[in-house]
Amino acid sequence: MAEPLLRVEKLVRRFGGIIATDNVSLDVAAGELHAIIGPNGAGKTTLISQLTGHLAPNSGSVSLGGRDITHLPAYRRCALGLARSFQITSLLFDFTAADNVALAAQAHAGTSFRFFANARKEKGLRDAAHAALDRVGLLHRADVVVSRLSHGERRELELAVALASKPKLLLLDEPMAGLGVTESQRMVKLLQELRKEVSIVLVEHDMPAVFALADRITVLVYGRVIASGDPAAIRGNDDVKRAYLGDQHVVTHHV
Ligand SMILES: Nc1ncnc2c1ncn2[C@@H]1O[C@H](COP(=O)(O)OP(=O)(O)OP(=O)(O)O)[C@@H](O)[C@H]1O
Repeated sequence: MAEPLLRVEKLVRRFGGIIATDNVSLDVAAGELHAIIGPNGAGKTTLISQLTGHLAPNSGSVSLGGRDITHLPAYRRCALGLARSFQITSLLFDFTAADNVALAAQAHAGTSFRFFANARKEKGLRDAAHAALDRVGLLHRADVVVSRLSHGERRELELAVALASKPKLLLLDEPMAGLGVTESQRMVKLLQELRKEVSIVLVEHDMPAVFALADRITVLVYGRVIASGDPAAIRGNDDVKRAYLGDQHVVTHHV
């Protein structure tokens, strides 16, 4: 079998008496969209933070493309092709959409020690920013300052910022959070396009979106993997129904 793009083995992370990640193992194949679901406090964000390198595990390992990255800092993982969609709070509100992406492209190109004013002028960075904005459908808003963008547009901009580092694997932590019905449908369509080019780990509470998008779903409860499989298997899994999905209306109205 081909080497998975991401392999997580027996990962453990404790906070005092709480085991937020309890012996978690999972694989993400190249080209896969792998969703991680679970109730509040199940340990999804803690897991993502250990994948990005923002949080160290107590034990276990993470490898990317066969390389052990467990002890690499976040910036080295980013250089190897791992990107997390930044939260809206990390966007620079007084800068334009294009400036925000150019800054991320500049950081990835390793020129972050130069003045940002150069990123605006440098054709290579501007072109890279425009290409990333185009991929998320925001090119027409390139010159609008972030404070004037809608919430949905800011979410799309976060994706463009993440794409600026040309990732192999994109980690998305609740991209639908706070979006209205129309905006989340747009986000699902956008992710359906992006997944053709980049592997994705998606943490999301919007079950219709998850079931419309995922190739595989891993279910966490109290830090533990209780099930992992394709959407049909997860929908039919009694443990998952009991622990999480319950009688949530799991339909696929996103098409
Ligand atoms: N920095 C921290 N210090 C102490 N406890 C923490 C810390 N971060 C997370 N926890 C605890 O670890 C557990 C998992 O939290 P985590 O935020 O990873 O869950 P989650 O599945 O992402 O939840 P949600 O769906 O609400 O975002 C929770 O019990 C939480 O209170």
